[in-house]
Amino acid sequence: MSDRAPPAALEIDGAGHSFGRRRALDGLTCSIAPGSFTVLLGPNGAGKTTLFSLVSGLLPLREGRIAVSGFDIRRQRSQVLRRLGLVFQARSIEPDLTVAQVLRYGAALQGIGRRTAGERIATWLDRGGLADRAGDKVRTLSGGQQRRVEILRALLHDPALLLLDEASTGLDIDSRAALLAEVRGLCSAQGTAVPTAVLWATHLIDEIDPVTDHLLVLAEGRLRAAGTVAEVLAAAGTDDVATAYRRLTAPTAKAA
Ligand SMILES: Nc1ncnc2c1ncn2[C@@H]1O[C@H](COP(=O)(O)OP(=O)(O)OP(=O)(O)O)[C@@H](O)[C@H]1O
Repeated sequence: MSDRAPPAALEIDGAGHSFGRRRALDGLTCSIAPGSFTVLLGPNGAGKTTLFSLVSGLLPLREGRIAVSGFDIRRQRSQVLRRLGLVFQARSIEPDLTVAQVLRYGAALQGIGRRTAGERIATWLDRGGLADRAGDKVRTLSGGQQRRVEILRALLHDPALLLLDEASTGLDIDSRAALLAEVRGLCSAQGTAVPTAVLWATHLIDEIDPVTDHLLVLAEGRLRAAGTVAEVLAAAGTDDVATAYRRLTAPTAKAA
């Protein structure tokens, strides 16, 4: 039994969702390995946020199956939530709290005891380069630093899967690159039994690391390609990421 492969961090089988007559996600099947960094790439309206809302339970899953670390999101909701870290597009931290307060409340909501929380917060603040800002109010931080606080909060309970929806929105080009490098580094530095897999939703192709990342290319609610960057380029018949993105996300006749 012990040599059995660990379950996927995220397993999606035929997931779909409609808002009234609008089909937002259609027959999505894919899987994300533990500890991997996967870029969910797709233009506006592709269905990225809808997918995150289904995985996190903000929208009810009525079509298909989704499992996080082997736990079914419909039947094993609490096990799933314990293994999920979430950072949504809109800022979600109270500007008048201090960084330490934000993290302490986050830990409490995850049911982490005070002592363990204190240790983890100190470790993560250090890793996130924010140890000297612990006592500062969130409103005094830059946009990029506020985003890092949200990400650290989402990592406090060592989730198996961290979902980040357009986390770099509003950041300048250098801050975006720094944030991405940090998220990649923070997760690989964990040393936990189950390494955190990251699903990073974006419409920006320059956020892809062509060597290490996996890609899910989504358009009009459908998965258009999946795999390593090399595999996706091969599927698109080009060696240029921008060309591949344009080809793979081109509107179908129906939508054009
Ligand atoms: N609450 C809603 N009610 C109706 N339609 C919705 C709702 N939320 C999303 N949609 C539609 O579902 C489709 C997918 O939207 P979604 O927000 O998932 O895309 P996205 O890839 O996250 O886009 P963006 O990059 O612009 O955030 C779009 O056509 C959108 O208009």
